[in-house]
Amino acid sequence: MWRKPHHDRPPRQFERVQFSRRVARVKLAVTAPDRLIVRTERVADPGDLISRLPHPTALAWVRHGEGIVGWGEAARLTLPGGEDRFAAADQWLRDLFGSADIHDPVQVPGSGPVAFGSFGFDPKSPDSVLIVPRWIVGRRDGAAWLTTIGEDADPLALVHPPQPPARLAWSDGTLSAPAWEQAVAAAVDRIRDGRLGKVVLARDLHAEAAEPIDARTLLRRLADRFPACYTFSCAGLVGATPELLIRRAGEHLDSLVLAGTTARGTTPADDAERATRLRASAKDREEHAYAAEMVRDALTPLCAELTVPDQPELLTLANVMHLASPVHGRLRRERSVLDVVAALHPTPAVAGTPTDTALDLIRELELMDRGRYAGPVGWVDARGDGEWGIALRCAELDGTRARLFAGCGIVADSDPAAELAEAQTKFRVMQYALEG
Ligand SMILES: C=C(O[C@@H]1C=C(C(=O)O)C=C[C@H]1O)C(=O)O
Repeated sequence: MWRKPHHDRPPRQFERVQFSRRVARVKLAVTAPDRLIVRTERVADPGDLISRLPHPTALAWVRHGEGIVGWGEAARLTLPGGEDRFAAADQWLRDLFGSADIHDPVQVPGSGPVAFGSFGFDPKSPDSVLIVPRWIVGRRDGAAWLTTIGEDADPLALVHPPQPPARLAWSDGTLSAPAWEQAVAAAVDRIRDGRLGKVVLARDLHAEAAEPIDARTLLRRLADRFPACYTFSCAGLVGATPELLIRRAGEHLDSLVLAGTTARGTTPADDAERATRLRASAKDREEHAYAAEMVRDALTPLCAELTVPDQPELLTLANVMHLASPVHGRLRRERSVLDVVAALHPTPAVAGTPTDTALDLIRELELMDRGRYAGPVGWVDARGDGEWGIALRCAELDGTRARLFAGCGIVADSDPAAELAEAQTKFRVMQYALEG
C-alpha cells in the first residue's frame, strides 16, 4: 500500500539509528511506514465533526463545532517518559513529516498531516503517545477539509453508530473520600510550614460498564454540554477541558490559565453571588496568581510580545466558574508548539509552586500514577502549529472500564471538605458523559 522510499533518501534503518542517537535517553516504540503520502482536499461543510467518526477508537479535538477529528493509524509513537519526552516527540515528528510527500492546498492550522498526542503528567509516567491518523476531517473559519494518508477511498461512508454505556457500576479509586480529605489536610500543613506555596491534589474514581465504552458517545455528550471546552479523545483518554495550555498559529501564541473555582449556583441570584465571591476570594486569587505568573515567566523568554492581564476574568461553564487569565504572545523565533508545551508543562494550575517540591508532594500524598491526566493533550501539524490543552475533566478508557480524575489547587487557606466538594463537582463532567 505504501510507496517505496525514493532512491535518493537513506534507508529507514539508517534514519532510525540517527534518531535514536539524538534522543539517546529515550526508548521509543514506533510504527510508521517509510514515507507518508498525504493528500488534503477542500470538502463541503461536513456538519457535526463528531458524528463523522466511524469507529469507537476516535481521535478528536473539537470546540464550538470547529476542530479536527481523525481515525485509523498511519503512524504511532509511544514514549516511556522522561523530561525530554516533548523534545523526542518533536524530533520524531520533524523526521516523519519532513520526509512526507504532502499535498495541502488548504494551508490552515490542522490541514495536512497531523499528530494527535497526549503526554504523561509526571516525567516518570510511561504513557505518552502520538498518533498520526489515516483520515482527518477538519473545520475552521468557514473552511472544511479531508486529509487522507495512503490510498483507501471514501472513508466517510463507513460510520457505525455508537451505543451509550450500559449498566455502570461505580467504585472508589486509590483514595476514598475521607482518605483524600486527610491528604488535603496534610498538604495544608506542609504549606503552612512554609515548604511550598501551592500544590494540586487529585483523586481517581472507577466506573465499569457491561459493554466496551465507545468514546464517541462521551464526546457527543461533552461537546453538547460544554461547547466552550476542548472536547478531546486520544488513545483512550477522553474529556472536555476548559484549560488551553498553548495554541500556536504561525507566530501567535494563546493560552488560557485557569485556577480558582466555584460550583454554579442553583438560581440566578445564587450564581451571581458565587461569581462575586470567587472574584473577591483571596484564597482563589492566590491559587490563580501562582499559575498566571509561572506561565508569564515561562513564555517571556520565548516571546517578542506578551500580554498577561493584571486581573483574572471569570470563565463560566455548565457546572463551575473559574478565574481565568487569557494570555497572548508573539514568538521571538520559530518554534513548534511542542517546544512551547515543553517550556510550560507542568504549570501550577495542575502541579503547584515550586514545581519540584509540589511534584514530590503529589507523589507522596496522592499515592497513584496520574497517567495522562493533567498532562498536555492536543495536536500538532507539519508546520509546527497546534493546540494543546491540559487533560482535565477526563477519563482513561480501557475496554469496559473508565478511570476518572479530578483535582484541586491547595493553598494555606484551603478547607479539605470544600476541596472534596470541588473535586466531586469536577468529576460530574465525566459522570455525565458516561451516564447522560
Ligand atoms: C485540577 C483540575 O483543575 C484545575 C484546578 C483548578 C482549581 O483548583 O481551581 C481550576 C482549573 C484547573 O486548572 C481538575 O479539573 O482536575
